[in-house]
Amino acid sequence: MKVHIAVNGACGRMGQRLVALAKEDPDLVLVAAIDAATNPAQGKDSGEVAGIGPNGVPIRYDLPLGTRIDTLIDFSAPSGTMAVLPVCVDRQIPIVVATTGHTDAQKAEIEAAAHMTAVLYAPNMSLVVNLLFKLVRLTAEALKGKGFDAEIIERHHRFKKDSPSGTAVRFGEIIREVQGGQFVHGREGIVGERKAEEIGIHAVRGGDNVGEHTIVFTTIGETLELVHKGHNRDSYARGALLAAKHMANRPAGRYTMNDVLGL
Ligand SMILES: NC(=O)C1=CN([C@@H]2O[C@H](COP(=O)(O)OP(=O)(O)OC[C@H]3O[C@@H](n4cnc5c(N)ncnc54)[C@H](OP(=O)(O)O)[C@@H]3O)[C@@H](O)[C@H]2O)C=CC1
Ligand SMILES: O=C(O)C1=N[C@H](C(=O)O)C[C@H](O)C1
Repeated sequence: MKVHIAVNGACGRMGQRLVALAKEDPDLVLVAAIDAATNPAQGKDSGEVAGIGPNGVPIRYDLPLGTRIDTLIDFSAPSGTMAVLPVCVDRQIPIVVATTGHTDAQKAEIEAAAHMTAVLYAPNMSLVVNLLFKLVRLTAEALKGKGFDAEIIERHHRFKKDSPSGTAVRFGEIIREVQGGQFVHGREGIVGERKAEEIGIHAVRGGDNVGEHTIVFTTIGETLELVHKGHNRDSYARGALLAAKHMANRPAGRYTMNDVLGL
């Protein structure tokens, strides 16, 4: 049986790729394409918006009643996540939250929703970024207490609204979980010598970069860099569609991309 998906943020850069790739997938059917009430594409055909020709699914600002939705995929904005989350809870719709930039309070609400419906919340849907999360943990464990400084550099397109990226924050959290330490977001002025416990996070913005993350472990005499570079957005979109299939019909709970990808 096909998995019925809804996409929140359907007019955006990611939403459009989800609409396009879902159409190519024989196991998926797009049943709702949602975007902000203020988006000028409201009412237009979501396939037309995505540049793939009409698909018969109009852009709307709420979840249709009486339509079967097996999973909702959210690539919108923090306010977009918080708008659909209670509806998913009420209707027991599994939700894949790929949006980044939530406040701590919003993150807590998303985590709490997992007691009531199935929730997968991940800052990056790419297979190899999720593998890199593991490699960074391994590296942090191996280098713990051996005098290495950890710094994270992320690069994204000029249109990105949140900073640092959710993925960079996750890399930082992994290092902090293993080694302890404190995040330092950029440096300016007479900041003094670098403290051993600092985990530097640096955001570069410009052009059309779909996402690069470099995790630097450096000491006196040598440097190790672990790097991921996205070539286009489809690695994120394909991961999210895999996640949607994985989440359909799941009971309430907190799921991860490791579950989806078998990592
Ligand atoms: N987890 C992952 O693998 C990835 C996560 N992301 C994250 O996904 C999010 C979207 O990225 P991207 O597609 O580049 O961003 P875009 O700005 O291109 O798209 C976001 C879309 O969501 C819409 N939107 C804004 N507010 C709401 C709302 N309240 N309800 C519904 N829709 C809303 C926007 O409409 P409008 O333009 O009218 O405001 C826009 O159409 C970001 O948080 C980004 O960091 C991105 C790539 C990969
Ligand atoms: O906004 C983006 O483009 C991306 N956002 C995600 C993040 O903030 O980590 C994932 C990816 O880097 C692309």
